[in-house]
Amino acid sequence: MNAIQGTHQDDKGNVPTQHDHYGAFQTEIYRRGMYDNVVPTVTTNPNKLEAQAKEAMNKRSYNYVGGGAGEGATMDANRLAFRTWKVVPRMLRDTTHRNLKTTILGKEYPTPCLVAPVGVQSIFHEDKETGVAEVAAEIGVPYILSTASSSTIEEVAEANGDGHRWFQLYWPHDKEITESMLSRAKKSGYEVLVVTLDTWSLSWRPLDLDGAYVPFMKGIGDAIGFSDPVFRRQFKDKHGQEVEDNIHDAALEWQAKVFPGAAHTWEEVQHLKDNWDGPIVLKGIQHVEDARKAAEVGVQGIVVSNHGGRQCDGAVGSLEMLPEIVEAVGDKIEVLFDSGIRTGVDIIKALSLGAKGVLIGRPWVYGLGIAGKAGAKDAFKGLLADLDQSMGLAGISSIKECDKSMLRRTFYPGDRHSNN
Ligand SMILES: Cc1cc2nc3c(=O)[nH]c(=O)nc-3n(C[C@H](O)[C@H](O)[C@H](O)COP(=O)(O)O)c2cc1C
Ligand SMILES: O=C(O)C(=O)c1ccccc1
Repeated sequence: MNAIQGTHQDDKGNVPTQHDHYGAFQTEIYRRGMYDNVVPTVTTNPNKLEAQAKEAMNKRSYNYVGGGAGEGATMDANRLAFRTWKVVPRMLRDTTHRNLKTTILGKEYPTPCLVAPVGVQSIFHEDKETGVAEVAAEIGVPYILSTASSSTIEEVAEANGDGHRWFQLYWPHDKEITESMLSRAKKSGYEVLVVTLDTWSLSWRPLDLDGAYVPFMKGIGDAIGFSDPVFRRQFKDKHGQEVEDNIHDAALEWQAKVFPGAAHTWEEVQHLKDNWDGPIVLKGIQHVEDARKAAEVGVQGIVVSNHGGRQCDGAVGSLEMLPEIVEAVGDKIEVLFDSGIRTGVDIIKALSLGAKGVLIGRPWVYGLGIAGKAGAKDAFKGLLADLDQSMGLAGISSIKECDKSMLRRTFYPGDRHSNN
């Protein structure tokens, strides 16, 4: 037995690293230290990851990922909401082998975690979306591709291979373009359509504004548009030029398609249902009535999310809204969650409050900025190892056991970020 994590190992200290044993990453780190004198490239400390990324990345790219809307009130609220829930650990239970397997929308996945859709990954590292989609498949987590990507739908599908992939739609008002993206995604093996509702227009983001920088205005993160046959045809009809001959106008026009500055309405969801053969998940739900409406219009799931505090500043912490949304619609549609997850215990908390799965955002983006796809992989593996270990120490051996009886709500004056 291995004292570090209560798992079996051979006489050289090797432990299995397959998808049913995420905690092995912890032993791997100590072994590399012991035998090779190597310490992790990406810090394992959730409170230091952001600072390490800030140091490693160029200023504009860091500001883009690290920043949020307005004064950052919602980014803070996301973290504080996690701090108010605490785990009450159970003892003398056999938790030696933990099973992280989870069923989401009828499919079994090795863990409850997914790679959140994150745009313009080439500004963080040249490994970009294709690199992250490749390592997501290696770790066994579904990759959600953003519409605002620096790799195409088809390139990411190829890099992701046998992995699971979902497609996140920034929803144009142009139906022909919408249909074109959906049909490309379907053809390339994307299983679930995630429709982001909270970003039809970009929020007031002081860090980006003060640097006067948004990547996609320069044509970065427009790969899906620039490779879209319908967009290319429309552009040529209008300008008599190919997209490549006039990147400036092409970027502005694609941006106007996907961030139209005018929201859609509930009635329009029907168009997506008519053109997508598979589950649809609405991302960005915070109000219980919107969750009910989502169930009513017949989509299969929602992501309770405030976009990581990047859109409506002053909005409530995302975890705060999760319990009542689960109570209202949890038996009708699949409720997923994101915004503010930084540790394994955060994942346990979200699952215990009723989420079926969680999307992981900034942590692996920081890893990507620090050390490319290997860094993204290590940041994600670290989170999964922490989840695996924390489950065992809390006294549960499977994801199914996460429920509200594991948690106690407490408010201490010291409920704030630690400097660990
Ligand atoms: C740099 C960055 C880019 C993002 N791009 C997208 C996007 O293209 N589409 C989308 O639906 N969400 C996007 N998001 C939001 C994430 O999917 C997710 O909701 C958020 O990161 C969760 O918050 P957290 O990172 O604080 O955990 C982005 C987030 C970040 C940090
Ligand atoms: O920055 C974001 O949060 C986001 O969703 C986005 C917006 C535009 C382009 C790429 C990502």
